[in-house]
Amino acid sequence: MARLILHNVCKQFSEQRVINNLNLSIEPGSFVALLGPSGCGKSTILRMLAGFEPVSSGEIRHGERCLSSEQQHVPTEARNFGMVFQSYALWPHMTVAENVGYPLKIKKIKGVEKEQRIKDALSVVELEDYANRLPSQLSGGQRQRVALARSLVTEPDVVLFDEPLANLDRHLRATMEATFRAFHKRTKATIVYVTHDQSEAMSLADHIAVLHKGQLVQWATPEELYNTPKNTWLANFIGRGSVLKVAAIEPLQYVKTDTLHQIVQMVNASAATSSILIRPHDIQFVEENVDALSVQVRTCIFRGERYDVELILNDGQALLAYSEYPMIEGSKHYVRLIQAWALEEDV
Ligand SMILES: Nc1ncnc2c1ncn2[C@@H]1O[C@H](COP(=O)(O)OP(=O)(O)OP(=O)(O)O)[C@@H](O)[C@H]1O
Repeated sequence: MARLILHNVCKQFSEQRVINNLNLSIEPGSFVALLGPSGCGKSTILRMLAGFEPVSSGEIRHGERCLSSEQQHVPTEARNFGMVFQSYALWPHMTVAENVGYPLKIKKIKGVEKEQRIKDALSVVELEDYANRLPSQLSGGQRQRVALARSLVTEPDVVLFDEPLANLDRHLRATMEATFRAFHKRTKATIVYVTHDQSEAMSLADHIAVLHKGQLVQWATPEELYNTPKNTWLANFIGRGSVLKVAAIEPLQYVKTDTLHQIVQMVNASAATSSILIRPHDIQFVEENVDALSVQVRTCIFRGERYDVELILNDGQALLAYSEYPMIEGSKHYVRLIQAWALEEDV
């Protein structure tokens, strides 16, 4: 199995540059998510990997093999990549088995081998008993599983997913996430998965590329992204928490309680040149004491397992905290901040 490499990849549509100098090195067998808001360029990257779009400059390599550059373009059918789209793209007049076997027909794989591969692929997605049904006789989740089975029947090294859960309801999405996890474990294929849903990316991928306006903002594990986001845009995009303006502080470091309280309290408009991220679970409610920060409750919302409490600091900035108990709006309290992460400013 080979590494998938994007080296200085740029993509331009007439005057508009939509991907800017993208560099990624994707380990064989890893599950990678391309995550970002609508229009950031995720699908364009996937389409270039699939071979539907040439690169404008730079290079895409699979191991030693150049798939795409200004001089060269290996067509889609010669890449042996599996693909799963949001719309399933099944043939309505073909049975499940015929749909799954379609890529084998193109590759001229016939007879017993064809039958065995279809059977194996259907067994991975637990649809062996549905082989003779038509797509119209299946639920949305089952159709997506047929599309999954079809993507792996040719035993590809790489499978590309373009928002495959976008058309499914919330309950089915959770079930399908489990199917994708099992699929990845069983096939050991490299997966590149496009989504704008951060919780989907965080729960499935072992590495995430976060994109914003065609630019790679951070390439990291889900834990790294959550704990140490690079800049204020990313901190607002990933997970829940509060980005506070504070006095100047060196970015990309943790700030612990004593220093943290100092810089939060020192704020005045001219000194506030840096930003920090405080996650709700790093805020503790405490008894009044000289080291604590005083806050006022602005809102308190019941969320089932806890309450979301919006607190206001003395300088008027808002802080999201969690509480096991309801808190009265307008009431005054004291908090201890355990830690914060210092952010780079957006460019
Ligand atoms: N064929 C094309 N011609 C011109 N512009 C295009 C073309 N395809 C995409 N774009 C532009 O490239 C940018 C990135 O589009 P892309 O579809 O890759 O974004 P995305 O992150 O996948 O968005 P979404 O989540 O909404 O699907 C957008 O500004 C889009 O308008």
